[in-house]
Amino acid sequence: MLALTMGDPAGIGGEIAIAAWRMLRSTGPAFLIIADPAWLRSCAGGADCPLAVLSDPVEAAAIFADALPVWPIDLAATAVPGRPDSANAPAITGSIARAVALAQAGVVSGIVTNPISKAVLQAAGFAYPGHTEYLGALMQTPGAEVMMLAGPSLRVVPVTVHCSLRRAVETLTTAEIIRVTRTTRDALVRDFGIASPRLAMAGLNPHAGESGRMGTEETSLIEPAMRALADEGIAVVGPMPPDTMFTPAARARYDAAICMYHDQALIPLKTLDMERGVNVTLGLDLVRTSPDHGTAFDIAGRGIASPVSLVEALRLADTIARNRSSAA
Ligand SMILES: NC(=O)c1ccc[n+]([C@@H]2O[C@H](COP(=O)([O-])OP(=O)(O)OC[C@H]3O[C@@H](n4cnc5c(N)ncnc54)[C@H](O)[C@@H]3O)[C@@H](O)[C@H]2O)c1
Ligand SMILES: N[C@H](C(=O)O)[C@H](O)COP(=O)(O)O
Repeated sequence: MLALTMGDPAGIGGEIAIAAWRMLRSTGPAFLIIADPAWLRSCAGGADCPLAVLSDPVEAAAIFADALPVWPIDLAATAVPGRPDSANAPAITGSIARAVALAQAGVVSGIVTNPISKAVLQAAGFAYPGHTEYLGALMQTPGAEVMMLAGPSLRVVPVTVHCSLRRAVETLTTAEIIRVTRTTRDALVRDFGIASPRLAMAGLNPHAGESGRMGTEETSLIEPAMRALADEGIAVVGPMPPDTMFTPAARARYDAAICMYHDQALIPLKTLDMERGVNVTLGLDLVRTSPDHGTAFDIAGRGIASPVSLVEALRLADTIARNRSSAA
């Protein structure tokens, strides 16, 4: 059993949850959603979707084949598709906190998060850049979290995440490159079942610095990290020129690319296959995945949102939970 969070109720989270339940009800993996039942009924496809409002989340497994199990949480304001309201911020973050509590209690084997709007939550006082950092704090291991995006033909892991490009360059350190790479290697073994992961390291600058003529971070930050990793027995290829490391031939030679900043990692991943990409949080004592897309306020309520990334996120969370449990 997995727990799915509500996400921003003005986005597509409700309609894709309903569509995902229809696709998975007979095969699994089973999930419950922590959301307002009245809101779910109002979402596209919700009027004819059977809901089972739970009085105890442990009831969800027995119900899943016949109805979408809902662990109720109340919205403060009626949700309007495409028009987010920060009055609903406590329910949005409350849904995430309750999913984590269910995982910590062993009621669910992992959590899957529907998309949130960082701007809407932060306007209401939310102190975190995104789920990834919030989950690190909820698990009481802030700074241990690492964000991976995994697709059918590429896995990417940015070292700097939710910050401006200027700040990414200013805050990139050898220590962070080492931490993120180590965590990625461990997750590829434990969570993805890859016995000997092959890792590629991106440069930061054009041509990976062109021997110092187009930037020096490769020699001052990235290569020292690679040497330290090699001393630990973690071999990494690079620093690779970022413009050619995502070609089909290059991708065939590694299991994950360590990237220096958010868009260096996420542009190739989402361009190659946004519909099947999954966001995975590594480094925590918690299984968490998410669809790779956002709230899609522009199409919310129209019944045209694809549930495929959410279905892939549910399947990957289930796989990781099983891999962790068999390794334990
Ligand atoms: N995991 C998360 O919580 C998460 C991830 C990414 C973005 N966001 C948030 O989402 C908000 C909107 O971000 P954005 O506009 O950059 O990205 P987005 O992914 O919401 O939308 C980008 C484009 O893709 C389309 N799209 C997205 N998901 C789709 C789906 N399932 N089916 C069909 N079309 C889909 C949208 O309609 C839009 O045209 C931002 O506030 C951002 O913070 C949240
Ligand atoms: N950085 C992610 C993306 O652009 O797809 C996204 O914002 C999700 O981040 P969290 O999972 O930390 O909310």
